[in-house]
Amino acid sequence: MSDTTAQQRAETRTPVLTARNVVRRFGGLVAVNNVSFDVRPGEILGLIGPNGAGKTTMFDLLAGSILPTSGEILLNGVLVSGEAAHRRIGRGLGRTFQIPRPLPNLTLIENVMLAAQGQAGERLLANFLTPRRVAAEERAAETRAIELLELVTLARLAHEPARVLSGGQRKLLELARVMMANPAIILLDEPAAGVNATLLEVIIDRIRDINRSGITFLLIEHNIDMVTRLCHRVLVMASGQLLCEGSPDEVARDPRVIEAYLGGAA
Ligand SMILES: Nc1ncnc2c1ncn2[C@@H]1O[C@H](COP(=O)(O)OP(=O)(O)OP(=O)(O)O)[C@@H](O)[C@H]1O
Repeated sequence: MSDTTAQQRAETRTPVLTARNVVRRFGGLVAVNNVSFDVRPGEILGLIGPNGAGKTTMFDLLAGSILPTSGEILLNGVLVSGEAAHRRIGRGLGRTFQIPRPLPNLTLIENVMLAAQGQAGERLLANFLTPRRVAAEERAAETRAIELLELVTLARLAHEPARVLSGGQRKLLELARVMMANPAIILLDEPAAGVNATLLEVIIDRIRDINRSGITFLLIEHNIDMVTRLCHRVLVMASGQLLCEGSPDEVARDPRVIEAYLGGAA
């Protein structure tokens, strides 16, 4: 199938994530001001904009860390605006943070296994009632955690405590952790920030591989080179509003975007 056909098909399917007229106020400040967009199935969508544009607030709203003042958020066509973050994880929404904080004294594999969804072992009673099922599920979770550590090139450190990892390796671990819950969409908050050039290439390759396996991404990033290389489409926010959207080339040429960045830098 050609890229254009795939894109046309994605445009007609139910969006993975939708923001509809979303507003979020903090006292007198309107951090997100009437923002609407769709994230199409299978795409890598970038969210860029100068500092203070409202990008992180938008992520917090999509993930359910904060609730909108008004407007709607839909996950796979289901209204979730009033739902808590853990419920949205259960519906297939994964999120990474700008500064990942793994549990430093647990091993990498333990950190990844902790992110498994709906494991019977988490329910104390199940340990007594169905111990064999619990043991089988834990073995399956461990196998999956090892596969994911392999995917993010950290398998050789699987039994080391997470505190030994560099900032860039923590971002890779975070990607493995979020994958453990079988997400349909992953919100990535500045995956390139503070990462050295070599590891950045690994992160870009892994995101591409994971996307090709069918997982949709929404990505906040200040590294425009990464956005241009990875994203199929880009949204630009400025002063809480959606300024424009288009291909990476289109938004880079848009005078409104140049103006917003120059204004922000002034
Ligand atoms: N909890 C809060 N209370 C009050 N104001 C807030 C809060 N969170 C964010 N803001 C304000 O909302 C606006 C948008 O901030 P936000 O962090 O969403 O921007 P951003 O685009 O992610 O910026 P950056 O690229 O610097 O991370 C800013 O003016 C910020 O100071």
